[in-house]
Amino acid sequence: MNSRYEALVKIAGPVSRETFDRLLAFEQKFLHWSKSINLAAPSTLPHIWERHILDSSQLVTHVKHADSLVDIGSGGGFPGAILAIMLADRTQVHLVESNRKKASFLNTVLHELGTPAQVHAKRIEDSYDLVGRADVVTARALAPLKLLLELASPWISGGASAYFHKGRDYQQEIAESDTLDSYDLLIHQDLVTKEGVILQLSKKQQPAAPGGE
Ligand SMILES: C[S@@+](CC[C@H](N)C(=O)[O-])C[C@H]1O[C@@H](n2cnc3c(N)ncnc32)[C@H](O)[C@@H]1O
Repeated sequence: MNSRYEALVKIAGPVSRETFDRLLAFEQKFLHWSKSINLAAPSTLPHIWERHILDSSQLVTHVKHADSLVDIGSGGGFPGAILAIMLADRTQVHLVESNRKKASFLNTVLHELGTPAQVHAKRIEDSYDLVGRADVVTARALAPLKLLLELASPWISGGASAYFHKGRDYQQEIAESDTLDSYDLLIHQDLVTKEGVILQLSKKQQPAAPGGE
């Protein structure tokens, strides 16, 4: 075992050798495909493990009990493909990505790794019926919080908890989200960047009507 493995376990909890090997293989395939398609900002390519894979893996401790998870605007697979690899034997993972080349990368590479995720090469707005209900919805670097809540609304209204990676300006995004009153919000420190946060949101329960069952 090496320092990468130790860092992963520290962030995400117990990880099997097979899962670790799959994450290393994903990194290699990501770098290979990045020569021909734009999967991530070029400046981040030398730091994929920390900036993208480790950063995605920190959600595992929050979502490991979910039966179903949808990652929207998955891009090159963060956090969705990493969660699909790490939760392969317990969670049905859907990835929604409208860019056909990126969706093709995700589909091909996850298939090669034997990871049973469903990739939808669709706009999020056109994927609600395809995906169906989910226990968890995730998104990273997709949109400001106000728009994210609109995009994820069908899943959150159906009972999903949302986990959104946000940068250091998250408080401004919270202030600009005028529908936040109807959500319960928890703020977790981002264990990898230390500057950002993970916002956990779920729909507030309506109080039972007086005299109701
Ligand atoms: C900035 S990238 C972030 C990708 C990834 N989540 C990450 O953190 O590296 C945003 C991705 O969302 C996709 N996207 C944006 N709007 C979308 C929409 N309405 N439906 C589906 N995908 C969308 C884009 O094609 C792009 O790949």
